Amino acid sequence: MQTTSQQNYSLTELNLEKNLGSRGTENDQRSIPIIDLSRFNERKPEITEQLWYAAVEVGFFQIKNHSIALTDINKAFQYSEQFFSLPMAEKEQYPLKDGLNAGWEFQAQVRPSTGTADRKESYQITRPHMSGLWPESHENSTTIDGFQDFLLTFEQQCWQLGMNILSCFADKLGFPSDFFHKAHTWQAEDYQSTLRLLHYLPMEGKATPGIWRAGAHTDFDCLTMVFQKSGQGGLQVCPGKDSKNKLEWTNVVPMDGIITCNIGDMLMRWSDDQLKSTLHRVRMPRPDENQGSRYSMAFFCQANRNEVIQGPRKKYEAITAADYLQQRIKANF
Ligand SMILES: O=C(O)CCC(=O)C(=O)O
Ligand SMILES: [Fe+2]
Repeated sequence: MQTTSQQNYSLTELNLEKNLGSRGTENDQRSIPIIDLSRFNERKPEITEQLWYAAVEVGFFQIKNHSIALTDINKAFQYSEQFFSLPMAEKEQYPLKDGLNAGWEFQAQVRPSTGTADRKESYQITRPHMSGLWPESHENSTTIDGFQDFLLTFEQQCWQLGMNILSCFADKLGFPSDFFHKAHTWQAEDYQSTLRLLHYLPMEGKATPGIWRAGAHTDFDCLTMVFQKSGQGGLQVCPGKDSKNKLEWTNVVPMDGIITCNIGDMLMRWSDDQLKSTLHRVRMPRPDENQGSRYSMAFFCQANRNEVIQGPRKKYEAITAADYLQQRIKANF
């Protein structure tokens, strides 16, 4: 596997990440806005203003009273724990497919910012590429009852919520309201939005410098929604505006039912940089914190492969979503 110094990244977003390492200080005075999405259709103009302000001025935001029930989030976490507790030999039957965000990986993601593998395993669901990857699908393997059906329903709930948020950004960018919805069409064969279940490994002894649960990065996609569990923190964000001058990381304390959202590089490009993708990372627990496993889930709204990404002001050359993502995945695995 290549490390940072051997690679020559062609996209400017990657050059930003490449030199980050683990630099910066912590700033817990900064608050991350929590936006209330209740009565979404009725309150859409007000919600749109709040989302735009949070995305442009702060770079990260959280949402509450969204459409996904806490019981569903908890059930998805239960399935995730069941999957990751399968024996290694079984999980190896579901390997990450080359160049696609589908399947299981174990400590395979090397971030350009650190050059070391994240201390985690993940299982990614990208619907069109799941053949052979569901735990039910092999003879002699452990069946996890209801895993596939439930997680596919959960995936669709996440997608719907993501599309609602993106429709607010479309309005502000001067695109038709359903612009991003069409670009992420759920039924299409070239769909590539991803639900990712994450398991960060328990601590073994003291933290090693340079090793992260997830090294600093921005996401590749348009919009990411992260689910954390109470008592299993570690996510830190460095809002886009700040990162230009100084790196100041703020802990995102997990709260049940609250989803943390960030803009990814794809939407930054699609908005001609009006919306900033935000640096984030997952740190190792401190000695006084829970030393056990950390589970989280992320839904990545990634435009369908054949969509052409170009902002209203044409600041960057047009690129298909497939080509764009390919360059980013190559740099990370
Ligand atoms: O686990 C988390 O809290 C964040 C995960 C993340 O940033 C990612 O998978 O891109
Ligand atoms: Fe991320």
